[in-house]
Amino acid sequence: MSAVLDATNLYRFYHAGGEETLALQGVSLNVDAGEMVAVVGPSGSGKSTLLACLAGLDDPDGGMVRVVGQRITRTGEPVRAVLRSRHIGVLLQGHNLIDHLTVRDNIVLAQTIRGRAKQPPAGEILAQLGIAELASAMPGTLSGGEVARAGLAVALANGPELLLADEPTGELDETSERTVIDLLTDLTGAGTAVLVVTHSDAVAAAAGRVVVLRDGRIEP
Ligand SMILES: Nc1ncnc2c1ncn2[C@@H]1O[C@H](COP(=O)(O)OP(=O)(O)OP(=O)(O)O)[C@@H](O)[C@H]1O
Repeated sequence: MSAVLDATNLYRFYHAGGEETLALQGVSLNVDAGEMVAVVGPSGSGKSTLLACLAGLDDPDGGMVRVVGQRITRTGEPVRAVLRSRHIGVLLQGHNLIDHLTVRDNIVLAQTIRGRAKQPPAGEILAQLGIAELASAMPGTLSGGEVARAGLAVALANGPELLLADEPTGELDETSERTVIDLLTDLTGAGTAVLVVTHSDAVAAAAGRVVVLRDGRIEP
């Protein structure tokens, strides 16, 4: 079985103010269907840069990323956008909800933009995340834990094979964090490949594999 996410020898350099930062220096990693991988490491070690390259939101200077067997690097934005919309759910830091739409309409909008033929009904996604009763709620009225789950619902709107999440429990209390961890575990149980960037020991403990990034390299 081929990996859902297959990244090989990624390099990313930033040039700013006459200085060069080597944000990624030869990073390779795979995530299989039904596997949860946690990426941990100190601030500035390259975690967000890595996630952006894996999601096709950024193009690395070297190396290759394949998602469901298709190359997402060096393809041009239209191809990357199609791969993202059909196969990847992305949950970035902060939350990915539009404030003036209800939770349900946020999901429906994400589905409309992504245009994948077979998408789970919004109500089904909300029920799966245990927030069916929040369908008509406005994001501004939700608690931190509810926002995290609603954000996850939007990331999962297209029924992706791969979920990439940056600090999904960043600002949550212990109870809400546990809820999100259980959701991620359920997703992997259903066959989704999950890669999560985290500073949380609890999230890392729930992952099948933990990858430590330091100065843009994976620690052996
Ligand atoms: N747009 C950019 N321009 C210049 N340097 C950047 C840019 N983005 C990131 N960097 C640098 O690249 C390195 C890796 O940054 P990155 O944000 O990927 O780290 P991180 O591990 O996600 O950090 P944190 O845990 O604080 O979010 C850092 O040295 C950072 O300063």
